[in-house]
Amino acid sequence: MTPHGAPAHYGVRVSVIETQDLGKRYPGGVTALAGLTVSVEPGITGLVGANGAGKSTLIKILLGLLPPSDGTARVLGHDTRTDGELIRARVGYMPEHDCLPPDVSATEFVTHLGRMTGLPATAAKEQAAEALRHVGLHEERYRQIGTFSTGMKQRVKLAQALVGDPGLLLLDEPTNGLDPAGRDAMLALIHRIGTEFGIAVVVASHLLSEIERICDQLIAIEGGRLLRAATLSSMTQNVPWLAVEVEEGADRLAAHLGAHGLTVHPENRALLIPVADDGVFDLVRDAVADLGLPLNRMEQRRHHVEELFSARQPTDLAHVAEPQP
Ligand SMILES: Nc1ncnc2c1ncn2[C@@H]1O[C@H](COP(=O)(O)OP(=O)(O)OP(=O)(O)O)[C@@H](O)[C@H]1O
Repeated sequence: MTPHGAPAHYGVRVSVIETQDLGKRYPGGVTALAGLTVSVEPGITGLVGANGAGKSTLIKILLGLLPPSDGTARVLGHDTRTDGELIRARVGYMPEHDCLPPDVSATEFVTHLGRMTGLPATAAKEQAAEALRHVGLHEERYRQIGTFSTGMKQRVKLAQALVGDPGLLLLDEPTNGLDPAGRDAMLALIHRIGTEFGIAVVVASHLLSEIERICDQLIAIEGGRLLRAATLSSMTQNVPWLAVEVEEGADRLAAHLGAHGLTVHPENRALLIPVADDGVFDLVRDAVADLGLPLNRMEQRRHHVEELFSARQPTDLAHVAEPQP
């Protein structure tokens, strides 16, 4: 095993989560997941989708709490159908809904859950204290949870997920119910856990704009199906095409560039041109000058992650993302 629990085979670290054609139908006919094949690498992964997309169902299957109707899922190398108990001992889970007893202290609660993951009494107590310190509840650790704010309760849920030295954290809507400052603090905390502690983290959220800030990888699901999966770096780098907008004469410019061998795609008021090499910039600039056109803007195109993940993305961008031969 690797230090953080992901199994290693001949020195090659495998994905922390792998699903193959995963499906889940609930009694009554609701299809929550269908044909879902994804692979989650170590790091921080955002699992995004609207309410009802199937995120919580996926998490319950990954924890071995719910059997899939079709397909397979492996977590830290273990089959969720047969090794649920093993997986739950190695994975920290922060549930979406409030599930905290109001009349026990944070220390008692987190220690108790540490015992339930199999830790001896002293280790559970020590790890609970440590986890509560990490989430910023050291001072308040002996207070009854019922007296806590929503933000503090979310942090208790995160702390209990941290005990037992997990190799993976599954966090279901961790910013639920928090105000903007509380959301920022929770996201910063998750980012610190994922980067400084080196624990693989999966954060389920319906707010893409929020979790994209802390993730290395994003997996978007819609109606239980995979919409898109990609690393953040591959999405935020400049795509290789140029957007040019002229006040007037766009048709003449397109014809001129076409005559010089460039492929031009109109998009709203702009022309999009694949950038095969540096010469394209000069060619476009010279064409605008030669035709005497008023130039509004000329820029290499960047896309916001949210735009790339929108449902219409694959068809809308496909025709311009690939430079033409
Ligand atoms: N126990 C159940 N029985 C029947 N249908 C269910 C059950 N649990 C979830 N569903 C349905 O399965 C679909 C996926 O639900 P799920 O809770 O996994 O989505 P989600 O993305 O986590 O959404 P949310 O963030 O609102 O919880 C929804 O249509 C939901 O109504």
